Amino acid sequence: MEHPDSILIVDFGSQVTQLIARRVREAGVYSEIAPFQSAAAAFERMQPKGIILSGGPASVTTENSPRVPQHFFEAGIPILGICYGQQVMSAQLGGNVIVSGDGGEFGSAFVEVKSPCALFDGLWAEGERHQVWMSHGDKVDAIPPGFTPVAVSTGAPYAIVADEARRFYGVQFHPEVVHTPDGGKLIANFARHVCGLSGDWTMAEFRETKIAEIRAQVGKGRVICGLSGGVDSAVAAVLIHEAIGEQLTCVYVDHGLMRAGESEQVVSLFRGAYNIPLIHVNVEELFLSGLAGITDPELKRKFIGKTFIDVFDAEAKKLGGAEFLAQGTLYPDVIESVSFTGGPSVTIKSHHNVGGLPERMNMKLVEPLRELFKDEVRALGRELGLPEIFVGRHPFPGPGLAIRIPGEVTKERCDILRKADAIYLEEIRNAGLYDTIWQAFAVLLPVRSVGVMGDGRTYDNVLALRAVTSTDGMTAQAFQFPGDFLPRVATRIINEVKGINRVTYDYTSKPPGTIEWE
Ligand SMILES: Nc1ncnc2c1ncn2[C@@H]1O[C@H](COP(=O)(O)OP(=O)(O)OP(=O)(O)O)[C@@H](O)[C@H]1O
Ligand SMILES: O=c1[nH]c(=O)c2[nH+]cn([C@@H]3O[C@H](COP(=O)(O)O)[C@@H](O)[C@H]3O)c2[nH]1
Ligand SMILES: NC(=O)CC[C@H](N)C(=O)O
Ligand SMILES: [Mg+2]
Repeated sequence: MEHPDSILIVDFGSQVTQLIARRVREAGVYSEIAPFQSAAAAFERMQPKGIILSGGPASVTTENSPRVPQHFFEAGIPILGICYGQQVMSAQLGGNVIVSGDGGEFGSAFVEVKSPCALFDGLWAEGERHQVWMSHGDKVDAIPPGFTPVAVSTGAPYAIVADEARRFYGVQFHPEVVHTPDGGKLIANFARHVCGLSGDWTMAEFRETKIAEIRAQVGKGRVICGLSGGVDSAVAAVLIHEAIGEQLTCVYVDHGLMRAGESEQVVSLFRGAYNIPLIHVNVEELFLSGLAGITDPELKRKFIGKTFIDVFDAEAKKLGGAEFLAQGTLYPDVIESVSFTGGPSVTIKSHHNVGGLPERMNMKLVEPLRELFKDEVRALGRELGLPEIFVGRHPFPGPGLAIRIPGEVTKERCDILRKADAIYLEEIRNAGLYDTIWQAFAVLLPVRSVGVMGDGRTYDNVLALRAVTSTDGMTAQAFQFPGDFLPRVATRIINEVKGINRVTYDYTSKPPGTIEWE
């Protein structure tokens, strides 16, 4: 069943298109993203009550740059164009776009409200200045007939434009990012006030929609689900089980790159909580021998991604074949690996479950969480009644300790890191800090340093500790520990873990760093 009250988001390849969808979901409105190439078909199917045009890397001024299907402008429904979306709408409706002579605006800016507008009704008033976030090199220099400028910024005379009669709005800035403090409210105002939608869409409905989709995709087929003990795969498994029951078998892969005691804990926790068949495979030797000699982070990720699939294939065969592989893939895994829509976004790192997958796969993927962000998955997990011990767990990457050992991965180095990591996490739990930190872990550096212990010289490994706060893993800040915490942990690790004689703390935020070191 198509959703009666929906918004169609047309994707022009922005890195943050999914954030638009997220803001619309937060407003309690159902939305779908369609790449501009297939937007017309999505429109036909969805019969949306409003349209949002995303930003994108292209320039409207170049020949063959992406366009909106022209009939969208004759459908009589509200349209909000964001950045590229505003530019392309202006160009198609008789305005003009130029490359900014001054190179554009990037980062924080202020808009000044000139006249009232339904887009910010009840939110912003005339004469006020509001912070927004800009990222553009082009700008609209003539607005189409019917439009008026309702807010300006220093670099963009048409920071917000509106054609109230047709309910078309264009913003040069990005309301979907957190750096536009009122952005979420603007998008909610568009979805509810301008489009007239009720805002009663919930995670409970998301659950129902996904269950129907899973049933339609899988039919009577057999599914195996990679279960890691992390929240994403636990939520995916429980959701899929609700959809197809006994057609599902979970597979936990112990690749020898897990944390201390993790395998036993995950398997017993899951078996204790759910009556879903779970196979525990031990393939440490396969992974460690294959990783021998590999030092490049991308090569490690590709090897791990492919070997995971080999293991899933082998397990599927033992079960008499499976047509589908389910994974708890989330949106950040996707956007960092490749563009969601096949558009021109940049690869940051190949997450093992997306960019690290082999080119040819025997099984088709079932990934019901592919559009969500971590905190939304947690909300869905709570909706599904998952125990808090799964829902609240820090994320742990599929490639595990392999990407926390820059340089070559060996069993000996894994063992050293496992011990240090366990002490760090134990201290974090004892200090009552686990739930305020988004993710914490140790990294074993390929660096040795000189120390003095018991009057003797040591020449041993350096360990870096990392802890970050975040909401969705897309951006992160280093966690500020209380004064005596880090010295205490450093002392314990150096005293208790043979092979480490120096401990450092990583203060890098994301961006410019990433959370993991590789
Ligand atoms: N050891 C493993 N065994 C089986 N499947 C795995 C394993 N590690 C990762 N996966 C698969 O890869 C997917 C992506 O891993 P990822 O770490 O992003 O998610 P997660 O482990 O489910 O949750 P979290 O991000 O909280 O750790 C998982 O959802 C799961 O399907
Ligand atoms: O399952 C995964 N497979 C991967 O290949 C992978 N790489 C990074 N991560 C996790 O993703 C989040 C963002 O990490 P980065 O800032 O390092 O990209 C953090 O939570 C990382 O731990 C991965 N998870
Ligand atoms: N963020 C965007 O949508 C950018 C639009 C266009 N590429 C510009 O630079 O102006
Ligand atoms: Mg994980």
